Amino acid sequence: MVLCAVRQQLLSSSSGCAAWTRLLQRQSRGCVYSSIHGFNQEEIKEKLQAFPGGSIDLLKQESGVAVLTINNPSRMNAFSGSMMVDLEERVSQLESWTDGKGLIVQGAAGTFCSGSDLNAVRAISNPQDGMKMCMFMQNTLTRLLRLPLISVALVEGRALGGGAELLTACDFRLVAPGCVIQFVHKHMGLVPGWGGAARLVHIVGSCQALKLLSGALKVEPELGLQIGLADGLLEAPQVEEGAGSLQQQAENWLSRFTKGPAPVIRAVKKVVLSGRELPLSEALRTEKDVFGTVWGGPANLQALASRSKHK
Ligand SMILES: CCCC(=O)SCCNC(=O)CCNC(=O)[C@H](O)C(C)(C)COP(=O)(O)OP(=O)(O)OC[C@H]1O[C@@H](n2cnc3c(N)ncnc32)[C@H](O)[C@@H]1OP(=O)(O)O
Repeated sequence: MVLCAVRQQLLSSSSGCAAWTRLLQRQSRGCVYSSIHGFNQEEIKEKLQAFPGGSIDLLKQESGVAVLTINNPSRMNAFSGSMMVDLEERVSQLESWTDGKGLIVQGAAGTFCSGSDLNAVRAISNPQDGMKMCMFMQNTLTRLLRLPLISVALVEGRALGGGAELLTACDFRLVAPGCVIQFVHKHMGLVPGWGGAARLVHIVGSCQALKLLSGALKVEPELGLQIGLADGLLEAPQVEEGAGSLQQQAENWLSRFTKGPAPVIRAVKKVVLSGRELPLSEALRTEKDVFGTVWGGPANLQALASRSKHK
């Protein structure tokens, strides 16, 4: 059933019929947990809204690259309950952004994210509420990773606990000088619960993941690059905004992967996603279906007409 939902999500944005697309998107929402797992999204949203503070800001740019900003600087961009709800809503907006190609996830004011807001954590420390928050965040971060956009986390300052988990829900990670990624969960008497452990194993392998989690190791840029948690090192920014800023450097880095027509870039992400998540025969069938959406399409016909050479 879960695999079915993944496949439907992969295909949904290429369907010509808007109603069918909406239906598929609705089905795929919360594809890890739904009512059959005792998960009631509206109930948990209401509970989370009782812990306000900060925001998750989304800027969709004409270039097809959106910027998602974790914004709660007075708490080092910790996730309040209302920010968890905000994030789910921003992911929904990105799911229906059919012109999108890329996404940058960053923190406000020079740091990435210090994890869950510890005030909210203390208030919902009973197991039932903890489970609900965990399922809610797993659903949201799974949907974030499955967006048909090429996503990159721009990691500056600290990425702790849930903040470290968040950056594993992007396709790539770019690190700024001096940043620290740390799965501090062990020090909190916890393990990751937002899907960060499962994704970390996929990114760095089980040996390195075990070291990072059991040692609560501080990952600085050099170690991040060495173990494959980081995909690139940014230069110290000359200015806060504009040319030379970290965001501009991240956009430049991403541009080589998002260059080209949106349907082709989105199709690339879909076939990689299906290869990553589905059993081989299912992934092959999905690849065939996605191939069918670009074969004979405008970009394909234009390339054939221009008799392009790949020197
Ligand atoms: C499944 C999810 C698991 C989780 O995410 S559990 C949460 C894991 N995160 C943490 O434990 C982070 C705890 N915070 C820290 O270690 C330090 O604050 C940190 C981030 C290294 C920054 O240290 P400093 O630069 O010295 O700054 P500071 O401590 O004075 O912090 C500035 C203000 O931010 C607040 N803050 C930082 N992280 C927070 C958090 N996660 N929840 C709630 N508030 C948080 C901190 O309390 C301080 O506030 P205030 O100025 O004292 O009012």
